[in-house]
Amino acid sequence: MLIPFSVKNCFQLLCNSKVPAAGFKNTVKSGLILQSTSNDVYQNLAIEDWIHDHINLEGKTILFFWRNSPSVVIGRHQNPWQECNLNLMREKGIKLARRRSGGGTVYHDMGNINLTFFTAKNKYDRMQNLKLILRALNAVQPQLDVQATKRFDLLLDGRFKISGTASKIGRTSAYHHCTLLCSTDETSLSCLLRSPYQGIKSNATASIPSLVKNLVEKDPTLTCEVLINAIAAEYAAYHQTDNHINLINPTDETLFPGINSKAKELQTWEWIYGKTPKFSVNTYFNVLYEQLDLEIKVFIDIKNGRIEICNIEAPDHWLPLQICERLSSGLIGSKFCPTEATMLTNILLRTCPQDYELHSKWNMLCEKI
Ligand SMILES: Nc1ncnc2c1ncn2[C@@H]1O[C@H](COP(=O)(O)OP(=O)(O)OP(=O)(O)O)[C@@H](O)[C@H]1O
Repeated sequence: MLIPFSVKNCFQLLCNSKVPAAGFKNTVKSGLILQSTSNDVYQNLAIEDWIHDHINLEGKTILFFWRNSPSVVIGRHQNPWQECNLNLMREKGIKLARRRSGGGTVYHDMGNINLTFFTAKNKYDRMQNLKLILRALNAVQPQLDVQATKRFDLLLDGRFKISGTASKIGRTSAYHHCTLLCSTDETSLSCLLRSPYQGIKSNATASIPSLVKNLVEKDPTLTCEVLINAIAAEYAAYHQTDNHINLINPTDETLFPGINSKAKELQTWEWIYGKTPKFSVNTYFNVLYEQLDLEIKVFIDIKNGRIEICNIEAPDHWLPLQICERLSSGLIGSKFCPTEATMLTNILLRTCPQDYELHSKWNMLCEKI
């Protein structure tokens, strides 16, 4: 259901107030500036979905600022096993999210600002949004050398990426969201966006890694707050609107009916892993057994995140063919997910409960696939 966008309605709807603040009503012409009070990536992505699905943006625009606790955000058509280090993320408690827009994988933390420009579909203009950010950066620090590229990235000093872009275009409305690196943990960014997996073959969108730099490295006064205020001021000037940043709580069902179920859906295994385009893993590894170097080959096809075909090839005296086949067929239909290794081990425990040597071989296999 599209809710008509009006100042009063929007203020009530988005800003948790029955009475528009004095002045707000008269000054807002087309734009509204929002900022999330949450640092939860799923809740913030749910706000994007909610606004996109419910607000009629004909002749109106919204700018939404949000920041997340450490998270890796993959594009709609990407493969998480190929894009990031899932084990390291699990170890460090870093969330993985799949957004609804296309494009590559980015790292978010509290030093990264996310901006979402919502417009009617016919007003969707990514370069205009990036130019607005450039004007804001220029206003706070005229010495910065930042350019927008044809891929809609922002580059600092001609080679360091400080912003990446992605977008979603719907039937009547659209949004363009972009990141802005202010003081992100660059070590985490580069370690987490490196997959340890080898032998993955897929048609999923592959990210384009770049050299990155934080704006704070150029000027220590460029904090997230300073940048958000500068962009809000530039947005307000461009849209001749109030530069007030309205804080919104993305768990508030009275403002956003149905929002919590949207956030829940974004956290499901089916969405994050299950939406991965079909892929295959062809891998091999060597084991030293009775002073012989043995080669073990594993072929797996994965569809909707689940194992569809599995083939383990190992020398018969290390893992007899019969067992290889039993283990392979036990895997069919299982989620291809490292945390599922325990589940796979359970299959083995059920199949051959007494064979401890086999268990250790199996654990080794689980670690490799
Ligand atoms: N928060 C971030 N802001 C800017 N760049 C980032 C960020 N996190 C990671 N990067 C860099 O951007 C690369 C991914 O860029 P890529 O172009 O594939 O995706 P994108 O910028 O999200 O979207 P698009 O593909 O639509 O441009 C990462 O490998 C990394 O080098």
